[in-house]
Amino acid sequence: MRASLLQIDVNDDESVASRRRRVADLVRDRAGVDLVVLPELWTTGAFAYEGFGAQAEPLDGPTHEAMSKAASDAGVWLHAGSIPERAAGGTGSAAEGALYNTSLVYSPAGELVASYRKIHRFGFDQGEAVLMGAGTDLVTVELPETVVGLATCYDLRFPELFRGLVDAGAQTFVLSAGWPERRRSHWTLLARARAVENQAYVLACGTAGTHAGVPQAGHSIVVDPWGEVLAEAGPGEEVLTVDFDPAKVAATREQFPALKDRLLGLDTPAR
Ligand SMILES: O=C(O)CCC(=O)C(=O)O
Repeated sequence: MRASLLQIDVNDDESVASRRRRVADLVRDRAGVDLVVLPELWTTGAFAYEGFGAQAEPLDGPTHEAMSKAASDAGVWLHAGSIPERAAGGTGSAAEGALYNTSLVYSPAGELVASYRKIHRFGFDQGEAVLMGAGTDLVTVELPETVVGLATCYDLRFPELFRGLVDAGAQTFVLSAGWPERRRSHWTLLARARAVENQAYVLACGTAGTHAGVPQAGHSIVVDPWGEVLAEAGPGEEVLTVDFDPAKVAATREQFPALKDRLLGLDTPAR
């Protein structure tokens, strides 16, 4: 399977509309790969809190339009990163107008097949943590070759979320992020830890550049189920393309069956 992680430079000088057009073209350029992954809140910037309300959009808003078309033009599965979602009334438990940090996944036909509202909001009672609502549902998506579990940025610090995704069948974690440079060592360490402890692939796509005064880590990373780094980006905007073998998840779980030795919190055995 071939995946491309688009590590987008998100800075304050480019308008959201211009970035949206630019990113759609970058997705279209990836025709031929199986899966394209974008970062967290690449329209506004993950730390541009003032923009969340102004740029928030419904699930059928302008980013959906652009990403649905880009996915079908390229004929790829597209994890379109996340948007500041303004909930329509009656969507699950959401109050009308509530904001969420919501990831979108498209099929090669451009159909929105899954959305995931970030569960762990970042900010310690400030920023995202007060502006956005918390998601409640784990989300997996069945691709032809692997079952993908979705997570967003700060979620990476919460191993129980990933274990829950494994119990739901996940073999590959796709995480979009806007991770700050200041804590880059945590990013790499935690991505490898989530891969090793769950014997799963981790595809983690962050942003480059500086927005709202916060330099971004870049260094998007792909880790295999044994914890080996298959590919890692540098600090700037970059397309990180990697080939990986989804069958290695089952093989690793078979050869080193640590997941079968779980004693706590086990509902269903991992695949
Ligand atoms: O956990 C971290 O260090 C970064 C998290 C973050 O920036 C986010 O979730 O937006």
